[in-house]
Amino acid sequence: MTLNVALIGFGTVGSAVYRLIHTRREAFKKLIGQEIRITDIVIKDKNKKREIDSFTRITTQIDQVLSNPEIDVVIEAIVGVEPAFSYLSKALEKGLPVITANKVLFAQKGDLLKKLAGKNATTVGYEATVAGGIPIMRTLIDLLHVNRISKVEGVLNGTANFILSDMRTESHSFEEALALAQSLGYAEADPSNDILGTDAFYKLMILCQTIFGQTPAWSEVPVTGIHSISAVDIEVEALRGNRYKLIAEATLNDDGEVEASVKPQLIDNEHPLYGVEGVDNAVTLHTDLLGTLTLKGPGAGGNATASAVFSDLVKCTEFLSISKVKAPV
Ligand SMILES: NC(=O)C1=CN([C@@H]2O[C@H](COP(=O)(O)OP(=O)(O)OC[C@H]3O[C@@H](n4cnc5c(N)ncnc54)[C@H](OP(=O)(O)O)[C@@H]3O)[C@@H](O)[C@H]2O)C=CC1
Ligand SMILES: N[C@@H](CC=O)C(=O)O
Repeated sequence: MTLNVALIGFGTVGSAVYRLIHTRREAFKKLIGQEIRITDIVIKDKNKKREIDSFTRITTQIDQVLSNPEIDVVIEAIVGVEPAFSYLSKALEKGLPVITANKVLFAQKGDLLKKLAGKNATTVGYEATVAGGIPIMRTLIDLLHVNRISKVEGVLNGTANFILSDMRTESHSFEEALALAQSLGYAEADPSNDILGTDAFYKLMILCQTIFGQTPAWSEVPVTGIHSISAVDIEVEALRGNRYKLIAEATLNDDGEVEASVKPQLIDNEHPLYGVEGVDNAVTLHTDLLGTLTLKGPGAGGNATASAVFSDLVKCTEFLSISKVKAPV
């Protein structure tokens, strides 16, 4: 039996997912008991050169792909709300499980996608939308069975953290550090969201929705990026033992409302996020039973994100086998 996957997007994330599936094919077969095949890849520019097997169709036509009855799962890694939302809605309406790495989409339309999935007896995976390779979503789902979480805080943007670390440790300029983050596949094609704090904001909103079942009014959340921190600020503070970190945090207040912010903070070595360096992200959860729990790891880049996408794919195969067993004969 083969699990047929349609992949939307073949940039940093899409191509890393493709490579991961190829290079670990045998291991995956043992793990999930099925061959995995990427049958179709949907892209924007048909003229770009790509290294893809001859049996994989490359197309700009989503409808052609979704009309193939052999497709089992759709993985999406493109940028922005549209056309991603329309593509995934169509897939869900056909009862196909979908997996997305697209946080801009998921922060804005995640609830709608989840409802659509429920209505069509299927599922949506979004592990890769927050904190890259850190398995934060599945950890949260497990924790929330029994714990109450009152606060979440973290470093949620790999590019911003990489730039701040690189400027401090390598004495690179902001522009040099950003160019490096782009060449390593950490920054978005348009890096404004990374630098202005918007990317961390979207991830924080996904966390709030998952943890608290609500988000604050978006327009009331103060969001400040790292653009106003100079090389001199970083150097002077480093000599004092302090580091700048772009910290996103959200707290459930006594009135049951969520208060959130994204802003650079100057922290010393007593702070739990002080040691989060380079492309790493970290998420600290304040819980009633466990106390404080921090997860830390690579927050951006092809391999880290492909790892998160793949964990959703494995979950998806579990879902598919259960739903097949349960399906009426
Ligand atoms: N890079 C990272 O570390 C991480 C990224 N993400 C998210 O994953 C998603 C993909 O990121 P990334 O791979 O870095 O982005 P890239 O810019 O590297 O790649 C984007 C891909 O999307 C394709 N694309 C764009 N528009 C369309 C369209 N209308 N129809 C079909 N395909 C389209 C592009 O096609 P073409 O090749 O033809 O130009 C390209 O293959 C984004 O939402 C990003 O926020 C999430 C976690 C980490
Ligand atoms: N550009 C993002 C990629 C992952 O979400 C980041 O740097 O964190």
